[in-house]
Order: sequence, then structure tokens, then C-alpha cells
Amino acid sequence: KYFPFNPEDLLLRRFVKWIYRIYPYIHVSFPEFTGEHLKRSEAYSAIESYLMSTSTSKARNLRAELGKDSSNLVFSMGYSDEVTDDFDGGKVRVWWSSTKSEPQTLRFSFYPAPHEHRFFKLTFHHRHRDTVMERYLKHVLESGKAALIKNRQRRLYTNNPNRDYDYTMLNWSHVMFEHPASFDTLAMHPEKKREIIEDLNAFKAGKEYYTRIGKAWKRGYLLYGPPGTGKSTMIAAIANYMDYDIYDLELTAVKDNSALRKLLIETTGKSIIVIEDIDCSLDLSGNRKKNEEKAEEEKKKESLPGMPKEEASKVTLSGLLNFIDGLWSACGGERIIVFTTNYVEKLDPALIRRGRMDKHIELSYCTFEGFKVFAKSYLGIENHTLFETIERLLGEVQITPADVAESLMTKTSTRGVEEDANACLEDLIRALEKEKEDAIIRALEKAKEDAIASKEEVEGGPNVEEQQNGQICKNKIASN
Ligand SMILES: Nc1ncnc2c1ncn2[C@@H]1O[C@H](COP(=O)(O)OP(=O)(O)OP(=O)(O)O)[C@@H](O)[C@H]1O
Repeated sequence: KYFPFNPEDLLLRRFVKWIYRIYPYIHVSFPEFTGEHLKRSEAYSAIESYLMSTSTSKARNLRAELGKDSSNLVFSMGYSDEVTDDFDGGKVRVWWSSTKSEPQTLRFSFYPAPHEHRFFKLTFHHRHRDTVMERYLKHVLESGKAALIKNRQRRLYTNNPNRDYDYTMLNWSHVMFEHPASFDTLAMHPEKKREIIEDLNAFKAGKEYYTRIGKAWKRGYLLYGPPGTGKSTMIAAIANYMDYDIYDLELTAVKDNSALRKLLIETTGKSIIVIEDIDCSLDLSGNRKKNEEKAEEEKKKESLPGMPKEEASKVTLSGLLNFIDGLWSACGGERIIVFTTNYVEKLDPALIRRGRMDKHIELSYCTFEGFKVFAKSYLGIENHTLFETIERLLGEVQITPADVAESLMTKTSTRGVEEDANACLEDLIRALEKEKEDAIIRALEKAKEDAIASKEEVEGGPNVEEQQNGQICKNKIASN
């Protein structure tokens, strides 16, 4: 493409031949970042992983990083080094080198200047051109991708707005993901657990099925329930079960819909995108009219003199719907999107309709089945004389799994295992009985308030004596 005349031209062909006679090698470069959004190239990652497994024994200049589980060092080719690789039973020899160039400041670029340009360079003899292009590179990419999946240390990404600029992931920063949660330790009814695991298995094995029915390979889960019922724990358990990365998306930190799309493009397959407490993240509740009124109020507030103007997120409901199932949502494949909320009834039905959020999972107060999971994993017991009392109390009061877990945590290590279990179960019984009393007091208070309110309605307000009586009654209940 650099010659201004027809490539079929005889002169050109002669010229190329002459060049090859003097220098018979071809170079191919694989830059680390590509495209308008400077996404990390999958080819670069696959080559890096391939060279890690095949060529580090030959390289002299090595880079070391922590590997899977942070327990071992993984070596890769250092910069300005060169290694050879033989293919086709040694008939084809190629040379790989890893280089980096100095940063170039793009004056009017939207993105901050990169620190460096890294790339791999492949060199081979021109007579192996077809073999390298058609078979060798395919072999490198396939082996590299397989090694990447096998060796990868899973990551927890976040779109933290205050972090230092991380050029390796344009909008996301990450830490290693090492949460120990699993379905075995998740306190939940076994039947419900089995249903979720089956759903995940079907999704994992469903690549061909999704292609056949013409749907993007993704699935949406809505987890809802009171605080402390295990929504975050379940997300960690799903990530561990599926061997996926997690992208924890903080919607309030996303400037607008196009920034949201950029974040989506940056995510990779085999991942879970999580938006926690979706009802608090944005105005996405079902009552759109109320939202408009609220927005008006906010606008008025903003214009008050002397008030600091905070950059509010301009992500809209339609932007979020596009994020979930617009055209861009199909890029990458094999992704699970999870929303969590404590108030499912507040959400706009459009957001959580089946097809968008395919599975709605309620996480609720601790049942006896859930307690048994805790007893097994926390105390190592499957039966105990106190279980009967606990079963009865769990049927009478609402207590979150988080509270049960807290009671069952061993507080001292000086006692034996059996005494520890006894003490923890007694602790739990005390907590349940206290919760039962509190619930009765709350119910009495509520009944009293309702009675006063309805009397006010009928008679146009309580008189002084009634007000005093109400207060005395409240005080009595509180002191009891
Ligand atoms: N179902 C559960 N199974 C196992 N552990 C649980 C469960 N629910 C809660 N826990 C324990 O309670 C703690 C808090 O739970 P978690 O953060 O998952 O609740 P959550 O529903 O996400 O709460 P929030 O809505 O406040 O974010 C966890 O660290 C975990 O140890």
C-alpha cells in the first residue's frame, strides 16, 4: 500500500524479489493496545501467554510476576530479548522479540498519554510465509488462549474514579479475586441451591445453544432480599463456581451513557458484571413521574448560590437497558450480569423483566436448612440436642444469615470443640430469643401508633390526655 502504482506491475514484483534476495525476512508486529478505545489486544495477551509457556527456558532477559493464587512466580520474556521457536518438526524457524517504544504524547487525544507502547515482533523467512500465516499463528493463538484460561489469576475489577491512571485497563482497576465463598458454605435451602447450580451449568455449556437460538451468550440474575442475607456472598460463590472474573460496576461513578458503553467494551468474557444496590445507584425506580419531580428538585438545589456543584451521573434507564441487552452487550460473550437490591418493588419493571434479568433469586431470612449449613461449616456438627429449640425459634422470628453467622463464630479457642459448639448454639438461642422479644415490642408499638392515628382521623386529633396516655404506654413498653 506504500507504492503509488499497481501491485501487479512487473517492475514492482521484480523489485520485491530483489529486496527478498538481499533481506529475505518478514516482520509482523503485535501491539499491546489496538482500536479506537485502545483495548488490550487479545492477540498480544495470547502470544504473551504462549511465549511464557514455550520460550522462557530460552530467553535470557526475564520478567517475573506473581502467578495464580499468588503462590508462585511466573516468568515471561523481558524487553529487548529474542527467542526462537521451531514449528512443523523443526522445518520452520521463527524469532520472537519483545520491545517497547517511548511514549508519544498525543496532544489532542481524549485519553491520557500512555507510558509506553509495547509490542511483540515476529520474524520469519519469506519462504515460510504461508505456513506461518495459516498454521503457525493459529497454533500460537490457540495454545496461548488455552494457557491463559488455565493459568489466569481471577480478578476483581472496579471502576474507581479516584484511582491513578492505569493504562493496562482503560477504565477499570483491579485486585486479585480471592474470596473463599462457595455453594457448599452458602446458607440456603438445598433445593434452591441445586436449581441455581443447574442454571449455571446450563449457561456454561450453552455456547452452541445460544448461537442456535440467535441470542447473545449472557444471562441476567437479580438477587434481592434484606441486608445481610448473602447477596454479595452468592456473587462470590457464583464467580468461584464458574471460574469467572468480577466487574463491580459503581454506576454513580459513571459519567454518562457513553462512558457506560466504554466500560462495557473493556470487560472480557467469562466474567460477572455486578451492579450492587441498583435501587440506590440511580433513579431507576418504577415511578418515573416521581423521578422527574425529584430531578426538578435537585436542579433547584444545584442552583442555590454558594452550593458546591457535584458532577452527578447522567446514566439513564435507557442507557442501562442498552448496557444489558443492546448491540454492544453481545461483545465478549459468556457473561453474567447481576443486579442486587434490598427493595425489589422499587425497581422499574422494564429493568428486571424476564429476558433481561432471566432469573430472580430471593435471599431471605435464615431458615433451619440454612442454619444447618452454618452449623456444619462453622462448628463441624450435623446434629445437636439444641437443634430442636433453634428450629422452633427460627420458625418464629426473622433473623438474617449474617446475624446467625455472627453468633456461630467461635469467640475463644481455650475451650474444646464440643464446649465451643455448645457456647455458640446457646449464644444463637439468646440472640433468637432477644429478637423474638424485640419483634413483640415493635408490633405493640406499631399497633398503639396505628390506634392513635386512626382516632386522630376520626376525631380530628388527640387531646392532651390521650397524648399523655400514648406516651406513658410507649414508655411502659420500652421499659418492659
Ligand atoms: N446465605 C448466606 N450464606 C453464608 N453466609 C452468609 C449468608 N448470608 C450472609 N452471610 C454472612 O454474612 C455476611 C454478610 O453477607 P453479605 O454481604 O453477602 O450480605 P448482603 O445480602 O450482600 O448484604 P447487603 O445487602 O448489606 O450488601 C457475609 O460475610 C457472610 O459471612
